[in-house]
Amino acid sequence: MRKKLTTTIVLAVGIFGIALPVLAALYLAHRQSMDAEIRLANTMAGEILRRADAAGDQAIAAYTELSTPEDGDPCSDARLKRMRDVDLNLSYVEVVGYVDKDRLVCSSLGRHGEGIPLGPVEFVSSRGASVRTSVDLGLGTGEDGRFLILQKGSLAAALHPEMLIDTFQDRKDIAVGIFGRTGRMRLSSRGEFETKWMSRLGGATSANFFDGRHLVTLLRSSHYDTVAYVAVPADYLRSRLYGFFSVLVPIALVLGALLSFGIVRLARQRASLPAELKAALRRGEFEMYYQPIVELATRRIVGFEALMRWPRRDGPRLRPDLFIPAAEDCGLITQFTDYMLKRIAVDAPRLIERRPHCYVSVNLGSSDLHSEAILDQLRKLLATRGIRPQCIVVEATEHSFLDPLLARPIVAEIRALGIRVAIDDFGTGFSSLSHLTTLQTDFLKIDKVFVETVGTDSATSQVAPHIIRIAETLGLKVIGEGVENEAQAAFLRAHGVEFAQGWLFYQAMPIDEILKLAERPLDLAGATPAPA
Ligand SMILES: Nc1nc2c(ncn2[C@@H]2O[C@H](COP(=O)(O)O[C@H]3[C@@H](O)[C@H](n4cnc5c(=O)[nH]c(N)nc54)O[C@@H]3COP(=O)(O)O)[C@@H](O)[C@H]2O)c(=O)[nH]1
Repeated sequence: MRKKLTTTIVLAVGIFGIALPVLAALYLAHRQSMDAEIRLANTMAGEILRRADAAGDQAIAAYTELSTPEDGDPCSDARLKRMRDVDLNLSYVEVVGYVDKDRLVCSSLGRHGEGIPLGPVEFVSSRGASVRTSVDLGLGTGEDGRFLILQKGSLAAALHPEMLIDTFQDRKDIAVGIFGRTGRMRLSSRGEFETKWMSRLGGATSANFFDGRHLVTLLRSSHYDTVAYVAVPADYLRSRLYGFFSVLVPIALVLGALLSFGIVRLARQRASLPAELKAALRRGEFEMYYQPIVELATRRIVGFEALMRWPRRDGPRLRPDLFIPAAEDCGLITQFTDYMLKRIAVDAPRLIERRPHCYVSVNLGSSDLHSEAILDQLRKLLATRGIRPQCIVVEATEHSFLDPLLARPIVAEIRALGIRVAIDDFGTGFSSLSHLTTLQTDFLKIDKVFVETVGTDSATSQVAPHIIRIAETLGLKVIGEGVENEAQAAFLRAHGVEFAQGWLFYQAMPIDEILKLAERPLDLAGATPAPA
């Protein structure tokens, strides 16, 4: 059943591990291709608008230049010459001329006899220009010889409509154009156009939307009542999307596979950890290290904390704060404690022989302190030659929840044996004020997270002094953990903390090294630098 569940979880992780990155890649590819096409469409619309605005400016310049006739005849030689000069100077204006009764009577091209019929005005722009969008002047130029005529008073400027849009020739399948908002008429266009696009802008200056077949961009002129549009066919989007897909999806597949492999491996490792721990216990792979605890005032060693290490045969080292909780979770902690106490029974007499006034502190987890079995184990330890009760301190550590009511009689019995008890990692995990009041203990260890911030601006920098005051009130001796520098040591000392432990003084060492250290004369012990 468990195997089936594990297989299902592994499968689900594998599928999700691959599906998620692929879905993310699809989304990213879609976003990227959309963004790229919108950028292209905006660039094109901007260029069309720039040309249309320039054409409008030139028409206005032509009206201004020609608004005062030299003499009474609007088609005199002097005036025709002036029309030609104006025409020559304006790149977008093809012809300028004089209009009478909807006929172009004369222009920069000369006199036109009866006049060229321009047809009716289609609409009047917001700036008062009468607009005709497609007039055949019979000149054989322009698109099909047709011109866009902007007339103000009796003056007309004729523009080649395609000059406004003959850009991006390599993208002919992208529909482009410009329309007047007032008349809702196209002034110039290339490719497909749908009238409904005109209403999509509303009051905005630009809009981008997908109409099912095109990605459409609309851009309004800030000078004239005109709007440029660009409609990119959906095929463009699709091919760009495939381009992004072909790059992103393989990357996502590789990442997904690596991720799934990592997760599955981790899950397998975790699943096999209990078995590994059991096997390592059987093989006696775990080693005990000892970290000295010093009196802050003299830096003399007063005790040694026993800390377990696992130099794994196969695989990387695992820290005790990972394998001890795992042992607690899978019900192996009693065996670990038993293993640790057996090692202490061997190591402690050798240490105490060299330092008779020192103690060895041992870590006990919540489940140890919930069961009377620990009392027999400790009695056995005390029966060892060379170990007196005052040589042992029990540190109540809480990787899992410690029930004060269950632990209270056990802790009381431990103390009745003459063994002192410390509350470890106070202020973190499950340890709380109620433990201090419910459990009768001797020491309180301030966790390193609070020691490392003392004297800094950190929010937790004020916690250590409070903990020290609580301990004082309850008559407990305080041990500062994780002291790494002189400033932290000085701070703790100034606040009345008697004992400390940390890399400033010593790191945890294997038994042979700690024995050598313990052999040194007492007054030199504190001066020994911490081993690397
Ligand atoms: N039930 C048992 N719990 C055990 C046993 N052995 C260890 N443990 C618990 O694991 C926790 C992690 O221990 P460890 O990785 O050994 O870390 C200890 C020190 O190495 C570390 N330390 C000491 N000085 C410093 C320092 O200056 N800076 C710094 N960053 N770390 C430092 O602190 C740990 C000692 O912590 P504590 O026990 O809280 O005094 C550890 O918390 C043990 O509870 C075991 O056999 N049984």
